[in-house]
Amino acid sequence: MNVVLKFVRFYGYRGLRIVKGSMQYVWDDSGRKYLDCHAGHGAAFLGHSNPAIVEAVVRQARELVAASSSFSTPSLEEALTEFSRIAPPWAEEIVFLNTGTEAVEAALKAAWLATGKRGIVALKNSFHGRTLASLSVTWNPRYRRGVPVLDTRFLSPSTDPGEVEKLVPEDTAAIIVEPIQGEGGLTKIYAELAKALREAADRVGALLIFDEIQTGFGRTGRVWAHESLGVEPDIMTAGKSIAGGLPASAVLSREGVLATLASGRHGSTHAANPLSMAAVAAASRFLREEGVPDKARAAGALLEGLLRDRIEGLRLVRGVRGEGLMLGVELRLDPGPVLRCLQESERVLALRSGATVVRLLPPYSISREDAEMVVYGLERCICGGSGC
Ligand SMILES: Cc1ncc(COP(=O)(O)O)c(C=O)c1O
Repeated sequence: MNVVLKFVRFYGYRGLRIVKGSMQYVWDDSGRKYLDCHAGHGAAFLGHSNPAIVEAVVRQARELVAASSSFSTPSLEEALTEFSRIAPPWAEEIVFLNTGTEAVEAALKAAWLATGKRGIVALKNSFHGRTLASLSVTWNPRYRRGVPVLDTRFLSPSTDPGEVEKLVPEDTAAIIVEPIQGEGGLTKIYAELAKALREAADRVGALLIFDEIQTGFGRTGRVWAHESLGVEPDIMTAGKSIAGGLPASAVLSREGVLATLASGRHGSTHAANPLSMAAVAAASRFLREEGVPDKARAAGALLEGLLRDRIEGLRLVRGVRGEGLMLGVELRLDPGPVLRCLQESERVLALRSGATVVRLLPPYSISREDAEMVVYGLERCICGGSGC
């Protein structure tokens, strides 16, 4: 007799069975259509079942699905060519992995090996993943409880840049930050703090890591969000949408950093597998040829403008934050009921960030009507019975 296995959900169940997706929309099993500003935690930024990605993946699936990166494959070569065209100018090395947390693990390991030091510095409210090293630099005590994480020094995102020098110890191997804190309330790191962290890293010989897993790949209106900071890191992580929704992540570094992971110092069975690499190649080409960052910037400006006009002034709203199509509405109440109302009454899927923020991570392709649907829906859901 078969056992009945109970699926353990990592995330709270949203009570919806999604059966189909097309660009910014998904459909449930009774045919109801939703505007998807959750987008699989942001993985579908290029749209659900984007035809350019689907075609590349189907073609690849017919040719070759599994091969270790001990071997060359055309899809790995193509992924390298296409990703090089959108990579930041300071990057010289790359590894591919499967998930965001794996990319952060590899980035930290490379920093330890390249510097010979142990210490790590991160920011309060950070989120970098939930495996051991990445959890160690994730701030939320609720995620860390009961797990023997590594020692991390957490600095406030509002630290005075003049204080940073004192707060970064000599034994620091890595300083890791998100350009905009995706899970921690959409707080943007300010340029002076980024510069001070860069200087502190240089002073003690640590490596600066920008985690662009959520901010990267066009979402903020630039290919990489850190372009707006005027500061270059030594290592960058990318993930979520870089394979158009399939699992793939990447770490990029200056010369000699990721090289420490070669020849058995790191590994992952599915890393750089042909199917994901075909998807990375197609997604990177699509991003560049379709001008996705520019489109995200324009759509983001429209959505943000509407949020500022209609939502920001509401009594129950503290403010609107974010950049491009990574936007948040900070409420004076728990976002849970608002998210439920959006899903059930307005057919808009969104997600939370931190304790009080409704986060919107829509695909780049959202239209003016979509933006209006989000904003009018939010207005009704926030005001609800209580009035605004
Ligand atoms: C900035 C950042 N880093 C790391 C991660 C972890 O990525 P994954 O869930 O793919 O492991 C996330 C996921 O939300 C993220 O936003």
